[in-house]
Amino acid sequence: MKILNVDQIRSLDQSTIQHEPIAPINLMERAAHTFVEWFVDHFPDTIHTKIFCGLGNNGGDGMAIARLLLEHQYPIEVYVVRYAPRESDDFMHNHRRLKLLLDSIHYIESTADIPAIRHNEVVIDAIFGSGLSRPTEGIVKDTIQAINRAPATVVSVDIASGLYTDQPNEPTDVIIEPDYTLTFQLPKLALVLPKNGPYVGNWHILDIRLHKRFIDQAPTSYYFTQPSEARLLLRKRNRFSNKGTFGHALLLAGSYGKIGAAVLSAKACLRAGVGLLTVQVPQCGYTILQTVVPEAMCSPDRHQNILTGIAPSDQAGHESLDPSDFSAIGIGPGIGKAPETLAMLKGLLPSLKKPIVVDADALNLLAENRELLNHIPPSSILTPHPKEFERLTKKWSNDYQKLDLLREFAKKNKIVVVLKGAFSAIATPDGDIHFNSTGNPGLSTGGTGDVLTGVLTALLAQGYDPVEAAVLGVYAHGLAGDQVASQRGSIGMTASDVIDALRWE
Ligand SMILES: NC(=O)C1=CN([C@@H]2O[C@H](COP(=O)(O)OP(=O)(O)OC[C@H]3O[C@@H](n4cnc5c(N)ncnc54)[C@H](OP(=O)(O)O)[C@@H]3O)[C@@H](O)[C@H]2O)[C@H](O)CC1
Ligand SMILES: [K+]
Repeated sequence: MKILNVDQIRSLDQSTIQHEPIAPINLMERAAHTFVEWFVDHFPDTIHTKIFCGLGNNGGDGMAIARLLLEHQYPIEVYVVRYAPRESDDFMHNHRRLKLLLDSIHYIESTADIPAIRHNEVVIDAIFGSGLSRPTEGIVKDTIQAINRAPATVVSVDIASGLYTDQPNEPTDVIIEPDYTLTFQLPKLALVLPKNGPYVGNWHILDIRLHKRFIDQAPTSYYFTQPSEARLLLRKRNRFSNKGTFGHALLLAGSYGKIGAAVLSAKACLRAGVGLLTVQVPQCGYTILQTVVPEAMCSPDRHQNILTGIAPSDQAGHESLDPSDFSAIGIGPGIGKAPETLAMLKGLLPSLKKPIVVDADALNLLAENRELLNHIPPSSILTPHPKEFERLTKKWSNDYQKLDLLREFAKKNKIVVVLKGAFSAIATPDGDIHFNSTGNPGLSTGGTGDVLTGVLTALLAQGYDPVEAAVLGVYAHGLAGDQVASQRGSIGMTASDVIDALRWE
């Protein structure tokens, strides 16, 4: 699903009005209806609801919502924040209609007009939507602060009032802090950025049937992965397949005290459908791996405690591993940053031809030896969390700058970068960014990154295109986390739970 910018959303509105065709006021009515449908599903019709409206079309939505909630017999109060002398046409229209039904509409011109808001009430925030053009000030700011101080549940229409749709806010900006945001038709960039968490709450998309062809043709570099899109990426399996069909992956993982990382990656790799798996671990991990992941072959490093090279020691009596024998390689979980491990990376990278997965300490080694980035095979997948990404690039001052850095880094190095976090951002070598839609805070626990590395390595090994592997793998990993959260809650979720919950259907 595309994420469009404010100008495109405005044009989309116009295009819908022209091509459907539909009168603007009816489009507003449709938006209000979809909002109310959601609202009725979530709040009983006994709940006291205060609707705060601005004077533009977001306020117009609020007026229409108020009328529809009245029809559903909700006890409502409507407050218009009079911050300017002008109102939009559609606001005025809905204002007139509401006045015919409601004895009194309240107007907020000074702080004395701001009502007390109780905990067992719901506030609908329809002050500003995508038309926000400057920071909130004066009576709007006072009203927003009062709403934020109140213990009520807050639902924002389209976007929280005061939050820009696609540009950074200043830290001093006063913005509604909603529990829910119900946004129309398409996700907005502001809704997926970590710093905006307090100004977004749980957000949902309301389909108001805007002009589909316009959306299909609109250029964008931002996407939000919908369940149906992820499912389409999943390849069907041929009944006449054998384990060779699904590739042979190699994982280079683990060091003394961190063999668990190798185990988690290996198990996840198998659960993500790889045909064959070899794991190279330091010798201290050999027995562990052979015991707890019997499905994997284990190649012991010549070193007892760290990884030093892809060929195992002759004394161990194993054949040398040839990187070109593997359909995909994943490097990094738990490997540490020993000089010998760095030397292994330096020796290995230039010899690789196929895309690999690079995670954890392998990323930190890259950050400390940036010339190695030149040897990462094109279309490889790097999976940094924000701190690792900062080490690879530089500090950013806001989430929008971070996205620019991410895009540039992926393009310059011709790689796929999965920036992990809520709504993980996947940057492609072409400069697109796909935001993931699954996952929850329970995934912020040790080992889930190792699981992701295993999953991505398995998908590469099965021949998935690297961008598709990243989008699908990150989606499935988050979905597994959501599955665990729905069964046993997100607190106490472990990486092993996530592996068990991986599903490919
Ligand atoms: N696109 C859709 O899918 C639909 C959207 N709808 C709703 O419409 C709003 C957008 O409405 P719009 O009238 O464009 O903008 P707002 O209601 O957000 O803002 C109204 C005007 O307020 C002025 N403004 C902006 N920032 C401030 C501020 N900080 N202080 C005071 N005034 C401000 C601004 O006018 P200026 O000329 O002064 O810049 C705004 O125009 C969208 O979010 C949806 O809720 C439709 O109802 C359905 C389809
Ligand atoms: K709003």
